[in-house]
Amino acid sequence: MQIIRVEDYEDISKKATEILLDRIRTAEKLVLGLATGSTPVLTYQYLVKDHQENQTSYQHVTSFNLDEYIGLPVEDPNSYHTFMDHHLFNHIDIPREQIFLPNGLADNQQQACIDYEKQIQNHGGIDLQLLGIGSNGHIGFNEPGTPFDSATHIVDLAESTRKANARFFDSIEEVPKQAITMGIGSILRSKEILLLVSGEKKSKALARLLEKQVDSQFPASALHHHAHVTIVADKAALQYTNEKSSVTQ
Ligand SMILES: O=P(O)(O)OC[C@H]1O[C@](O)(CO)[C@@H](O)[C@@H]1O
Repeated sequence: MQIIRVEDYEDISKKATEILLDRIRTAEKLVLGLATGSTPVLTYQYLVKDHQENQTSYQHVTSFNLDEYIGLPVEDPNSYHTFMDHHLFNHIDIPREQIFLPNGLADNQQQACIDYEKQIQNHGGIDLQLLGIGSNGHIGFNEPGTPFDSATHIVDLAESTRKANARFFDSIEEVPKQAITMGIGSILRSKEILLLVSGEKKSKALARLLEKQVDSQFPASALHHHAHVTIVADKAALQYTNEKSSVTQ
């Protein structure tokens, strides 16, 4: 696990953009795993800016998002479909048919999970997975207790997650109670993982992750089973961490 320590959120986003652009520009074909939440928003803005200024192309990129709420129409302002269109897809040249998000509106949700997993595999798996982390250690919507070998599945959202995400909705009652998410096993099958961690509110989760105790009650600790994980974190997020030796400045 490589840890890149930077000053603040802006620097996290610049570093993440640099890593993503390196892969996007050098690969002939690339499968990206993408995340929602607040953390990657500025990274997406920088990717859009780069596309406008340097015409970096996404014609050869396929993307799979980590998760989607169950029951929200695709066009709902809080659906992750809308989030991704708004922050990234509407502003770059990725072909629409190469964009995949879990289907939170399927009649047969179990089948939708199986289909999503198959689609990822049919595209040769994810080359680079972008991740954020929840305060309780969730990755994607994989809440504490999720088996590390889980594939795409339906999840009952933890109250703490619903509360944290209520900031995007008018009230907590409007936050869906379920979501469809890539599993921890799906995430671990990615060839490379890039985890972005910013701010004081993630500092305890990051400190716990860096204790290196693998525990299914702390989903992000599964990342210790992966050989190629890069964490980009700012000073505020790293405040409880004494791992100066493994930190790249
Ligand atoms: O970046 P944020 O908004 O702190 O969210 C962290 C994580 O929480 C989720 O948004 C789910 O609640 C993940 O998709 C994300 O990686």
